[in-house]
Amino acid sequence: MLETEELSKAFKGKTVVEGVSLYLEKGESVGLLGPNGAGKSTTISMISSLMKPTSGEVLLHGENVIKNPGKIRKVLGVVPQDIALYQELTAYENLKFFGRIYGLKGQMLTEKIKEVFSLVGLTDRQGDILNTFSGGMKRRVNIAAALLHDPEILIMDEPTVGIDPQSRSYILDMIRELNLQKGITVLYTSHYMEEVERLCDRVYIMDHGKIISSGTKEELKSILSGEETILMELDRAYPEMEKEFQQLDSIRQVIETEKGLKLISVKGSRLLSSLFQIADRHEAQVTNVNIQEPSLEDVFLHLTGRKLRD
Ligand SMILES: Nc1ncnc2c1ncn2[C@@H]1O[C@H](COP(=O)(O)OP(=O)(O)OP(=O)(O)O)[C@@H](O)[C@H]1O
Repeated sequence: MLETEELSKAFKGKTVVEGVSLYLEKGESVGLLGPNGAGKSTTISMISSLMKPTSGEVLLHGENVIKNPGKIRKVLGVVPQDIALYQELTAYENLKFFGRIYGLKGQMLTEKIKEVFSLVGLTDRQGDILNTFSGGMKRRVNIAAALLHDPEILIMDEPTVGIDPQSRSYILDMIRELNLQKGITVLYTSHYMEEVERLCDRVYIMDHGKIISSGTKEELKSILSGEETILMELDRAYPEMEKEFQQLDSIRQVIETEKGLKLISVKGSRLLSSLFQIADRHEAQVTNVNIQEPSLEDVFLHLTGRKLRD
């Protein structure tokens, strides 16, 4: 229903989005995953007609909407990264304001506000002044505002950044419900791969302004189907041991983590006994070992040689 063709954006001659082609089918939940600065916000600003592309097209049901943004604004609900609400007004007054911008009024507006507050779980708090809300609750009001005009597609720009884990979980469940129960198509940008794994059916991985890979989660993970991830927890860092691990043929990558090491290795290579022998030699205290299937984070690491976040 919505697609972009070779979308690009340059600021003062510097290209920050280059040749981005993506599509959304009705009812899908699609993730746009990439590190800070990858170009996700710029891409969705162009899709939602808030920014003009340098080149490329945005098509809604096959029709170019760059010159006719009214059409796309009608079907899109956009939740920006920054909270765009009036702090001195109540949550209800905020939604009334946004509803009027969408052309809603009277009974229709009252009913819509009631419905969206219930969807975001804030019915009890709608009469409270916004600056008494937590960051997570403000985010939920922001999402409610984007839902007022019954959008077919909800585009969200990292809606869980900077909020507490409980609100984050609430928001993720809520978005999944909007997608599955209400059939709203979702485009969700994030640099948290766990969120995208939990929420999205299909994923575009973006880095340095370009889509570097795309597919269903399973398709992306199959890039690493011949590999597995070994998580080795240690009591402290052992740089010499790490170097030795790196030299093993069946080890593709060694990454330091908070608790120890993450080793990407060839699947089924009887590696563990060698690892333990090396650890013994370095008198390293291995406190836990865990073998995992690859995650989207590992796919990103494999494609770029870098972690999604520092
Ligand atoms: N108005 C602008 N003028 C100049 N450069 C810009 C502008 N907007 C964005 N950029 C640059 O474009 C690049 C992509 O930024 P963008 O915000 O799209 O990335 P992002 O993937 O959404 O990252 P984040 O998660 O940090 O928002 C960055 O290097 C940013 O500095």
